Amino acid sequence: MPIFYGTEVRSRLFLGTARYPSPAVLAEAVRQSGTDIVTVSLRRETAGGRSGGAFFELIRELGVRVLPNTAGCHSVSEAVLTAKMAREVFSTNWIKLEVIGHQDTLQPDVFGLVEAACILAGEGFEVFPYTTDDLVVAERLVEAGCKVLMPWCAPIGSAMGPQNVPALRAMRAHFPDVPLIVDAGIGRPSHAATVMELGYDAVLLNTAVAGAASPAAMAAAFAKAIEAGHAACHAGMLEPRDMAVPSTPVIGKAVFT
Ligand SMILES: CC(=O)[C@@H](O)[C@H](O)COP(=O)(O)O
Repeated sequence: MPIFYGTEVRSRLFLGTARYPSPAVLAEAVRQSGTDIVTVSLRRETAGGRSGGAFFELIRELGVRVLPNTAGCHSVSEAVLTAKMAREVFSTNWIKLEVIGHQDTLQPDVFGLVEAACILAGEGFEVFPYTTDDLVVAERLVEAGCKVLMPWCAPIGSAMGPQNVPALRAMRAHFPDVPLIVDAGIGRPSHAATVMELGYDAVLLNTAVAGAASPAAMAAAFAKAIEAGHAACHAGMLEPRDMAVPSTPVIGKAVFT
């Protein structure tokens, strides 16, 4: 199973906790997903409007590890301050670092991201940076101390699925030893299977489950797709080809009398 900052996890699915219709629905989705890591924002409104202590208590009851995030932060100082508060609240050095740079696309501000990652890594945080699929930015994040990378595959909440498969493939090839988690833009289990088939270590998603008609059933479907994609990646997939190849070879000709 994958190891992130020295911690081995049982599931390759990381689940977001925002936008669920109720705390009960969130709890059932977490259970059905089999995840052992949920990401939690200190700043966003949470399931069914439940907030503060009650929400955090629910998360604790689920027995999953919390990956706090800096969702909604638009500057380095805001992200760093939020990370420090999250460390106090959740007693963890883990932080999913988001520094949003564009209001419409929620595209990461990659310059601010590298700066904030540098500051936080220097203060002992174990940073999971939400980034684009840009290799140069990824290099800078690794130089800043990030031992995990979280490229998007499409804008947050868009459900568009992988928009640039060659870029995701290049990132996997360029960082063979860095755990890679696709974060954001996954809409369907087949999208998650696709990125796992590329050799990614895990997937983080929120909207596709929280916004489904049945979040618990969708969480279970994602869990299966992610495992299937991972298994396929290591089972030796065929390369597509232009010409037909008979799947039933024949020897000679049948004799009809
Ligand atoms: C939950 C989280 O931390 C975000 O990065 C984001 O919400 C995930 O993206 P999707 O909602 O598109 O799955």
